[in-house]
Order: sequence, then C-alpha cells, then structure tokens
Amino acid sequence: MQIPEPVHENAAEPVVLVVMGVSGCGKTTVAALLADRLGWPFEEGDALHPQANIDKMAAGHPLNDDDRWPWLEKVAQWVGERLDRRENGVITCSALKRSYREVINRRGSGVEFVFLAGTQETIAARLASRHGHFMPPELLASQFAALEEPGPDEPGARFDIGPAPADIARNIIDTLGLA
Ligand SMILES: Nc1ncnc2c1ncn2[C@@H]1O[C@H](COP(=O)(O)OP(=O)(O)O)[C@@H](O)[C@H]1O
Ligand SMILES: O=C(O)[C@H](O)[C@@H](O)[C@H](O)[C@H](O)COP(=O)(O)O
Repeated sequence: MQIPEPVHENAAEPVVLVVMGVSGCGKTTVAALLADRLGWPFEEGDALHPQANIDKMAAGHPLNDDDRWPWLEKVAQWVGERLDRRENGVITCSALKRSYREVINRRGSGVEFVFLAGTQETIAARLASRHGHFMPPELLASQFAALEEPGPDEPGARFDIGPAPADIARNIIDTLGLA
C-alpha cells in the first residue's frame, strides 16, 4: 500500500481511517483505541449492516456482493459526512475487495485504509475465544476467500496483528503521521 507522506501532522485536511480486514483481525479493538487516543469520532461498521445481513451471517451464510452494497453505501456515507464537515474519523469495515474500497474512497482523497493482517490460524484462534458476537468463526475461511489485499496504489498501510492492540495503535499513529 501507499504509505502517505506525513501530511497529517498539523494538516488542514481531514482524514478518515478505515480499519479493515477479515472478521476477527482486531478491527473493533484497534479502531476503538485509535479513536480514543486521537480523540476522533468512531463508528462501528458492523452497526451499519441491515438486519437481514446480520441474520444471514449469524445463520452461517457468507454475504455476497448484493448483500454488501447497501452496507458499503452506508459506510461511504459516514466517511463522506466526516470529510464534508472537515472532521477526522475512525470506522471499522472489513472492506475485503478493491471494488468495495473504491466505493468507500469514492472521492479519492481523505481516506486511509488501515489493513490489519494476520494468518488464518492466528485469527481462528482469536475467534474461538471471542464470545457474544453474531459472526460465526466458521465463516472465517469465506472471509479469506473474498479478501483482496490492498494494492500498492491504494492509500494507507498494512499492520501485522501480532503485537498487543496498544502497540498496533501506536504503530499506526506513528506510521501514518497522525500524532
Ligand atoms: N492484537 C491483538 N492481540 C490479541 N488479541 C486480540 C488483538 N486484537 C484483537 N484481539 C482479540 O481478538 C478478537 C477479535 O477482535 P475484534 O476486535 O473483535 O476483531 P474484528 O472487529 O476485526 O472482528 C477479540 O476477542 C479481541 O479481544
Ligand atoms: O463483508 C462481510 O462479509 C461482513 O461484513 C464481514 O466481513 C464483517 O467482518 C462482519 O460484519 C463480521 O463482523 P466482525 O468483522 O466484527 O467479526
């Protein structure tokens, strides 16, 4: 991915971080820390799903593109509203495919994708001990099948999910020049 120049330090231009990756990679955990540290508004992308999507995933069925488009539009709308108001923000969204990220970053500036990368084995182990979430761990393989890792031409950077969440958040802030 294209690591941005440290334009965000004292920058006048707002930025919205889209914390992305497969189910269980740590989006909610890391994004909440980022929002807290930066003092930026936070949105949980899962909360923007139509109920039918939640019900489908909870029943053990992966979403298809048609299920995802209305949800991605809502994510894009949240991002667009922040940028229109010249506010920063942090939102979680799996954003698994390039075409989905193109919808979210429709205007072509102001968005940085924070890709949380880990192996299926590591994430499966974390999901096995996560409780009270609608997403069944059995859907993880379908998430990896759908995942198109961000390319070098896409804005943002990739972060390994091995370290503790606080260390990942600090690394993101340092790498993207958000301090
Ligand atoms: N860096 C990390 N190290 C260890 N466990 C983590 C880390 N990040 C998240 N977790 C744990 O992994 C599980 C999945 O994290 P979560 O934030 O819910 O992922 P996502 O929002 O991507 O589905 C949770 O139980 C969370 O506490
Ligand atoms: O596009 C999808 O298939 C889903 O949106 C999925 O990628 C998303 O991750 C779920 O909302 C599960 O929620 P967690 O990512 O929080 O497990």
